Amino acid sequence: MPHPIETDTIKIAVLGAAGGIGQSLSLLLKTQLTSFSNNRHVHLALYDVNADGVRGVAADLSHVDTPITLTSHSPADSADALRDCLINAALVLIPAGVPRKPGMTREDLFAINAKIVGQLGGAIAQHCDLSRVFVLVISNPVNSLVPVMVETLYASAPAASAGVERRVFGITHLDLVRASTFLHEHTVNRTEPSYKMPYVPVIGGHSGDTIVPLFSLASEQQYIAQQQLESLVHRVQYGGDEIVKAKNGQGSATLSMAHAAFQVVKNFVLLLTGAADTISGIFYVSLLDRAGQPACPGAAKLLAQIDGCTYFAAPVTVTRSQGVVDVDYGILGKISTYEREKLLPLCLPKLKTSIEAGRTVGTTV
Ligand SMILES: NC(=O)C1=CN([C@@H]2O[C@H](COP(=O)(O)OP(=O)(O)OC[C@H]3O[C@@H](n4cnc5c(N)ncnc54)[C@H](O)[C@@H]3O)[C@@H](O)[C@H]2O)C=CC1
Ligand SMILES: O=C([O-])CC(=O)C(=O)O
Repeated sequence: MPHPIETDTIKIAVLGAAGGIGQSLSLLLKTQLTSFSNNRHVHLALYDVNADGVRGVAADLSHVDTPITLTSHSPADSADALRDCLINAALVLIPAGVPRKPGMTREDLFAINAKIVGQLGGAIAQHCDLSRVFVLVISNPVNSLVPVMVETLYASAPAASAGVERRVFGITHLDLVRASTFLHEHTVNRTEPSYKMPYVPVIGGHSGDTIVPLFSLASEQQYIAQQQLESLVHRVQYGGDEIVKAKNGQGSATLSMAHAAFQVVKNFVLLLTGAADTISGIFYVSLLDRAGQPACPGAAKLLAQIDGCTYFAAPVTVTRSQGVVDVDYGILGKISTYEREKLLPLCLPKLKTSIEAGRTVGTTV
């Protein structure tokens, strides 16, 4: 049964809610989101192809004492499950898909996860208001699946998808969380009560060399020898592998990812409730619109500095009505010579290949 959604309800759809990320993220949303919802009612619509899994998660979370309501949706329970989950959603979170096993790269997940994300994109085009919804893609490889999502929305809703690229976000925030954590671990005075966790921007993409941590722009500056800096950068770029190895076949990051996604979602909720007029953050977004023109004011200047990579994780400003309204192209003017001359040249060609793979699949959906 679809939940009766009040007009002032903020409905959040979680696609892949029975998975490792989906469960932990849904728990955070159910327990924590009331503090960010500005007295608006929040409804969580949980969807998964694992029917027992998602029914169980929804039943379990329904005993948690917060006013946030939940529904469970699975194709085994209803032919209209995806429609019922997506209809009237303001925010769609996508951790659906297969995670890595040891020895695999994120790119090895492309064939299977592109099918899943393409299918979900087709349903979003059909059931969501594309001028209103925000779509947050967590599934890997993010570098290719965001282009798959954008192209699928264009292809599935030719009349309604103008500007939709400004409402689709690849979630790379875990890279910033890792960079902050690893820099903190490296800091001598980190046990001082007044010590603040550093903010470290991370740009580019979300896989190996495409991840470009900018320790030169960290909020808490300290001397780091070049060799230590390079090992910090490497640890952020390959942090995902640490977890895949530790889990030894039982999947990849779920708890830290749920934490990272929650940080992002709570900002979007502030935007949706009107508590914030704009939000900013680093997201992997399209820099071109459907006609191949710069998608927002700073996009042309950013494209000129990144060898024409048409998707890039960069600091963006987002409004509720228009999605991405600006991208901070100036960030590349502030980075260190090492970041500009060593890290970016390794990122850009790999990112371009992944974008092209995603765009090609997305246009054939
Ligand atoms: N963006 C990022 O920083 C990160 C991304 N990930 C990615 O997130 C994805 C999910 O990871 P986990 O939650 O650990 O995997 P998981 O296997 O625990 O959960 C995935 C869930 O998706 C469901 N699913 C599969 N096909 C579906 C479909 N067509 N519709 C709806 N649900 C479907 C599965 O039944 C399962 O419950 C993976 O691709 C992983 O690589 C993981 C960590 C970080
Ligand atoms: O490494 C993986 O496959 C999962 C992921 O994206 C991450 O932990 O950053």
